Amino acid sequence: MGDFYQNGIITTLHNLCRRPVEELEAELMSFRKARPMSLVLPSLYSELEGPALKNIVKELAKVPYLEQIVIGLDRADEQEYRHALEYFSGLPQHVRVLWNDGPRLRALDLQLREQNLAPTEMGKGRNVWYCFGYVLASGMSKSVALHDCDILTYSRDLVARLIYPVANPNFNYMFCKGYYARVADSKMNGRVSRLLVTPLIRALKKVCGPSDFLDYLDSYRYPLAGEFSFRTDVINDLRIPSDWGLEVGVLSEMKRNYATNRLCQVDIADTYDHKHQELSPEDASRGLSKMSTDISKALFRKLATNGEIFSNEKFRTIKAAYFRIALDFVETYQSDAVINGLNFDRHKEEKAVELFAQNVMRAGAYFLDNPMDTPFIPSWNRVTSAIPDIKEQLLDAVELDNEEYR
Ligand SMILES: O=C(O)[C@H](O)COP(=O)(O)O
Repeated sequence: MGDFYQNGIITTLHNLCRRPVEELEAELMSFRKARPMSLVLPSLYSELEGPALKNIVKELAKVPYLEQIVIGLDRADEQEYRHALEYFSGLPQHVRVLWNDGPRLRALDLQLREQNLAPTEMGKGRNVWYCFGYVLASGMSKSVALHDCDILTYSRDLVARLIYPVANPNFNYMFCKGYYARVADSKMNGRVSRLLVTPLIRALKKVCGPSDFLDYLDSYRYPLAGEFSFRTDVINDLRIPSDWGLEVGVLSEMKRNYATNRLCQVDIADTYDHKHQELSPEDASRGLSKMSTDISKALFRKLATNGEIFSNEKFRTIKAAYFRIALDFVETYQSDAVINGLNFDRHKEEKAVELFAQNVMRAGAYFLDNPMDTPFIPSWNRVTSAIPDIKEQLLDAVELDNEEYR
């Protein structure tokens, strides 16, 4: 059941009494008129072949209150896009699949690229950005939820709890982040969140001094959760990074754009498991190694915009502080694992910390060497100002794709 602790910065909505999903859904049905709801699912074609998405679709087929489901499909050829349309066709909601690699959306991407407005990296950030553009263009919803397609422990409670805080017309929240305990197969997962993000935030507070931004970030129970929801207006002014800095980037944008009493987090699942990426100690361009580097860079960039001045020496100090704090956390997690009867591989945990420490330095060096590198995708406000009919073009392209290949 957990506790009802509030951190005093953003609101935490706990799961205090395991309300039946039907009750939540009945309420959500009554919110539909005031705040129609959409769900965005960034997906890789390969996920259509795995067990997680099959179950997600089965669960979503029972969800009565969603107006629209927008699926961003990456890495699919024509045959695979056709299959995707078929795959999602059983859903009762208004469903649109964005074929990001298809000729129409590629042509649109080229048009944006000519004006330096296109996402520069392939990946989830880009996929999500196009889906958000589509949600704006379709004008069908006032609140939106987003979650990954690799959740193995999915039930429809997750989406109900996730969207509720931004769908209830009596609530004033603009943004809501999901949280949960990533425990599966008798062990604690969430390696980057536990072993990099939290200790690095604490190290930055120690080295760079008090910071509202770092306190704010630290107040999220699972800052890397891929599940969040927001009011549709939020999209217009959102600048998101196209790399693994996406989650941290979205949290930073929310702090910049809204007062913290408009932001919240919600407990969305008792347990959570998903597809695990490899640590990839040998290849920094992959897996959790890349993720940890991108996230560290995103944090440094953000602190720099707040006036922090970085140098090689400072990064060395940050790394040292991070390393010590992270090792203390390993000890803490071990105790938590033991009292809960979970397995805990201390050697593996410390190996991850050693790799992340290296990547903190790597990210620091990169930051100093590349002052002009900003992996941000422009906000839809800016894109619309450069190409006023871009949203109509996106809407038409998606509509035609969905008709032609069905
Ligand atoms: O949230 C995280 O820390 C990363 O996505 C890695 O998660 P995992 O350890 O559960 O694979």
